[in-house]
Amino acid sequence: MLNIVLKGGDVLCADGQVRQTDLAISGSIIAQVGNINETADRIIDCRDKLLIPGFVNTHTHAAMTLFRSYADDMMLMDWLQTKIWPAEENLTGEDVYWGTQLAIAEMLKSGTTCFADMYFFMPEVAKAVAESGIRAVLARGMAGVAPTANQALAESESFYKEWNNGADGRITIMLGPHAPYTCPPDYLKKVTALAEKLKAQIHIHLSETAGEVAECQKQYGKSPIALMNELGVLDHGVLAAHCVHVSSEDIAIMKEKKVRVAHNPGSNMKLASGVAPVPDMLAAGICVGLGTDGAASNNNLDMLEELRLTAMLHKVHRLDPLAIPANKAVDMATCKGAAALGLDHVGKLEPSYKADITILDMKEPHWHPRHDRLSLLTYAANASDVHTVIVNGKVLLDNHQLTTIDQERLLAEVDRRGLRLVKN
Ligand SMILES: N[C@@H](CCSC[C@H]1O[C@@H](n2cnc3c(=O)[nH]cnc32)[C@H](O)[C@@H]1O)C(=O)O
Ligand SMILES: [Zn+2]
Repeated sequence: MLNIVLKGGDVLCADGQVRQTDLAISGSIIAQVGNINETADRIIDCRDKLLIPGFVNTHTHAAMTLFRSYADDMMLMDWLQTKIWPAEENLTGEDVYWGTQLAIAEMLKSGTTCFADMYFFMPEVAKAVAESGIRAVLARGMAGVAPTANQALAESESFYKEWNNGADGRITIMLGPHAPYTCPPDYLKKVTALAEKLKAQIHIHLSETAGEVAECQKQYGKSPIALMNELGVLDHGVLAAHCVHVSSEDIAIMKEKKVRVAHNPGSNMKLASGVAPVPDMLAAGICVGLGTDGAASNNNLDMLEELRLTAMLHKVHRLDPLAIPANKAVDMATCKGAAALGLDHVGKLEPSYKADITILDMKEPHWHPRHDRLSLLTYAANASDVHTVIVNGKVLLDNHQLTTIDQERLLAEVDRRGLRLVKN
């Protein structure tokens, strides 16, 4: 017998068209899309609702929710060096667990079913992912210039061995060298050797600011992308966050090495990093997904916002309203995001794909009239429209209520911990 049938919703199908039809879930998998008469353990009435593949947040630092609104309106380096890194010194494993649960609660409530995280105390992050039921690609952030450099390598290896393919296959582990400016070449060589040994992929911040690129040129005579290529980092399947300041030569290297990009328009705008040449990267055939970055530089984890910013920012930047149309932006927020994380059978509402599904209520005034549902999703929807969220075949948000997280307890914990962290 089928586990769940989603009845009569408007379904964003794998060919990019929206059709009114049914969708059946068996175990963790989408069993059927089409007219379904079979009975099931649970039937959910989806009339007046839009079913899309769950959003994939390709770059965040989940537990940084604890620093939301602590340090705003600063330059990246100043923000990291004077505010964020000192406050992160005070973090405990338990703080990271609760901060990650806060992030997961917020992501589920805004329709995200999978996220890529780079942080520390990662076994605590994995525990939060395992308990909550969400899907995630996790990396222990490593900074070669920090006193923790060697410990971070050892932790990455044990984390990979313990958690890769863990929690019913919902967790994938990558290696997370933080950035070229915190990881010198000899350290990156150690990281690539470990990637080779484990057959693990790499999640890294690249070419986020003009200052980073200029400093790299001065020190090594090449761009961060060219330097990573020379060091062999790009040979291991790379998820590169930001790529704001990339040249056409960089884009050619990225294309050749199949680098996947996490585009974070909200963070790039707030930290005034710049505008990534996303239309050029897409035209070159590079896989670009969307991300929120950490909540301290955004300041929320709402992928509907990143979707809208992506569709708007490149239009105004190029003075071209055709730059990134709504349907392309939706594809980046879902299917391309899953591909950017190297996930197989995630990101499409199609039989044999993972049942990771976001269901939005279309009853509010801003969903009427309905000329084009993907346009409504991109330009008019908001997180409070997210009604039900399913990950790996399990209902994690049921009629706006979290089923695996006690929200009241969670908010009490994070308020207490957040305030303690920034006390000197
Ligand atoms: N320093 C840590 C590992 C770094 S984890 C990832 C780091 O990325 C930092 N981070 C957050 N947002 C950004 C960003 O936009 N650019 C660069 N770094 C960021 C974040 O504060 C965190 O310190 C250790 O060795 O223990
Ligand atoms: Zn980041």
